[in-house]
Amino acid sequence: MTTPTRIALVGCGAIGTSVLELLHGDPALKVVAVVVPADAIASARKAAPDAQVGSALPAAGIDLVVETAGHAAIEQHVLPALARGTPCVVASVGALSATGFAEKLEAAAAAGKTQVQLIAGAIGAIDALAAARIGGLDSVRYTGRKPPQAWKGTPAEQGRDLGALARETVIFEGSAREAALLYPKNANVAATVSLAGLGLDRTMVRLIADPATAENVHTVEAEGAFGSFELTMRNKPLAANPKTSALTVYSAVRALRNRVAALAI
Ligand SMILES: NC(=O)C1=CN([C@@H]2O[C@H](COP(=O)(O)OP(=O)(O)OC[C@H]3O[C@@H](n4cnc5c(N)ncnc54)[C@H](O)[C@@H]3O)[C@@H](O)[C@H]2O)C=CC1
Ligand SMILES: O=C([O-])CC(=O)C(=O)O
Repeated sequence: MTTPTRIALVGCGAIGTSVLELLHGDPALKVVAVVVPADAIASARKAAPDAQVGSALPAAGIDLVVETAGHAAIEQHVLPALARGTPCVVASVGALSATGFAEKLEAAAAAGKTQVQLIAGAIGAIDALAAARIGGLDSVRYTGRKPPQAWKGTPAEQGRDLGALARETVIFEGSAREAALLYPKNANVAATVSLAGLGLDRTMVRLIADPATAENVHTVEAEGAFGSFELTMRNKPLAANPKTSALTVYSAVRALRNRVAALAI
């Protein structure tokens, strides 16, 4: 029998808990450690009774770190893990929108002679977009549309009552960099699309609160030497967090399975 890849899961909320459920019993992928802030340790122990749960990554015995926690966790846990030589899979791609942070992440991975993998998360066609970039892209536009409640606790609340919106309302228009910085829990996709395509400053983003939708709807329109495409995803949000699409969980699990599969797709 082959020994399983020993995973440390950073973050154990809506995504992390679902990832744990999907990996349960997997002979090739075993979550041996869970890292959360001190006030979340008790609930993480319930979700991962067989794992070592704490506020810091174990010093040894980890083959792969998977981040499903939020932007701050990249600085706190992913950067040091990479520098130590542990490969990392990252969901909070929007963290790379902070000036110089992508370079910092790359430098840590290079120093550790390892790799950081950014998952596609809630969006598709990242393969097509990244391939199209090689031929040259002219424009990439991303629109994120979510129900008003998904924008609670964000700058979208300033000057408006989200609960009282009668019609769709554009809450942000600007670059992917600004979107990802202003909406760290809602615009990771904007950062992912831009990193695969035209970059954080040239990718145009619109974010919309729409009382007529119950889904997280992501649209990408890209044009370039390859031709053009329009993609619309109508994602179901996770019950545990309306900001987050269920597809993000499946994308993380796919990335993990691909790391150990004999045939990866
Ligand atoms: N790439 C993508 O398409 C998407 C990415 N995301 C990212 O995933 C993150 C997690 O999403 P959810 O699970 O829905 O959020 P959540 O709020 O349900 O869970 C977050 C978890 O991380 C823990 N946490 C917070 N700060 C931490 C830190 N510094 N170190 C370790 N653990 C920490 C919390 O205690 C909690 O267990 C989001 O903040 C967002 O950055 C979310 C949706 C889509
Ligand atoms: O899960 C989603 O639909 C997208 C999301 O929150 C993000 O881009 O951060």
